[in-house]
Amino acid sequence: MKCKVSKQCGGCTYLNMPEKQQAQIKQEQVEQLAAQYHIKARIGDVHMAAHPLHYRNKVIVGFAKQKGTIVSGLYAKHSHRVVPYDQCVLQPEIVNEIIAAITKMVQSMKIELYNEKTGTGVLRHVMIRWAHATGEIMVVFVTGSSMFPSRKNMVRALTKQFPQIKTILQEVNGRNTSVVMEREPMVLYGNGTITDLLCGLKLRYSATAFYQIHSEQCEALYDMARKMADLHPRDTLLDTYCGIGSIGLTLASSCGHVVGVEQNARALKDAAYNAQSNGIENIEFVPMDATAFMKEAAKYQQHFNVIVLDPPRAGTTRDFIQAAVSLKPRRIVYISCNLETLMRDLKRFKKSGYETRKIELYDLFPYSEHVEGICVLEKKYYNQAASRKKAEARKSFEAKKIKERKQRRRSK
Ligand SMILES: C[S@@+](CC[C@H](N)C(=O)[O-])C[C@H]1O[C@@H](n2cnc3c(N)ncnc32)[C@H](O)[C@@H]1O
Repeated sequence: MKCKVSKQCGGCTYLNMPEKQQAQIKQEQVEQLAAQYHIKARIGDVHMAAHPLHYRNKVIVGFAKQKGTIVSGLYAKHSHRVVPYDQCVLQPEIVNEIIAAITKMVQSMKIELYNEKTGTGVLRHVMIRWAHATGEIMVVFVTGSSMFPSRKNMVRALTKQFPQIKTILQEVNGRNTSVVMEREPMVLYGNGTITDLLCGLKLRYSATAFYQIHSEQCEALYDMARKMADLHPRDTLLDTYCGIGSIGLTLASSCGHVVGVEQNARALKDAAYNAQSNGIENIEFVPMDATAFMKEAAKYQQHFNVIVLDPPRAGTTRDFIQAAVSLKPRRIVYISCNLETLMRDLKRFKKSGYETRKIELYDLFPYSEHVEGICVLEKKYYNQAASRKKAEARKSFEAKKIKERKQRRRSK
């Protein structure tokens, strides 16, 4: 595959490598990490993507003036140098088209670019999110101050040219930081959210809410989460670092009750909306730091049969692990996009009595060096056969009860 700037931009380190070889390298790296942290679990083959190109559903570009012309592109690795490009094979075609159109409009509307050194100017970045199944698109302009001349013209021109754009927002970020979005942006057009279809659910999300980057692969990952959680109808599931609630909402039909915990209030608002719009009633959400919640839960010995955690790249905390273990869940399912912190945490879980049984890898980031891991942990020496027998006995007992109730109703 050809890309003139792949070496400078660093977004697709493995661009010229066959997919099987990419998978092999990723798997070997995870195996090495596991050995380094003394994690002896079985590591499955990397689940490769059926569609490894044009998958990135979120893209952030910067702008620069080069030889008098406005250009846009990703930043070179570890720098704020914009590497301009026309087409990126990892981005959906429509996203490439919108970025090109915005870049032209910035030039023709004479929108000043933000200068990081002086803190003057207007436009810093543009973020585009694309809902894979519905085609809905969100555009966020990140500006140095609330002043955004030509804002109305930009919104009008963009929505006229691209009816797929359902919402446009402006985030004001005048701080000296590499974090693109810290606060909740203001809505310029639409309702500030877009909606996708995932695992048979309609999921709405806002600009700052997390959403997995490769939607098709995300469905496969959640399917594995369901298998690994192995929920029983009366179980209570704790979904920590839950974002817009996607994992808990997907698994809610397999258990009795779900509690989701998340610190981004805006994402939780989406989670509550998603529960309601999908008619899911056995789920509640708690706006809290995950560790603080776990400590409270441990203090009051709240009971959760299965705990899911899907923390950001930094992984979770020692306190989270200690509290989670003290609740004695039957299973813990850990999802992570950073295998280094995952292994570190698995080692800590192991020391606290929970062993990793199995690790599965999903290529959510084809042509990059990243891979997503999902694993299941159980109490050391936990007798799986005995537990399965117990679960089967309980299921048949429940089925017998339902049958008896039906018979009683019929005979009345
Ligand atoms: C990798 S995302 C996973 C989101 C969700 N599970 C999903 O699959 O879409 C991590 C989430 O953890 C949230 N988060 C980060 N730090 C947190 C903390 N200390 N307590 C609770 N949530 C946190 C982020 O806002 C983000 O939504």
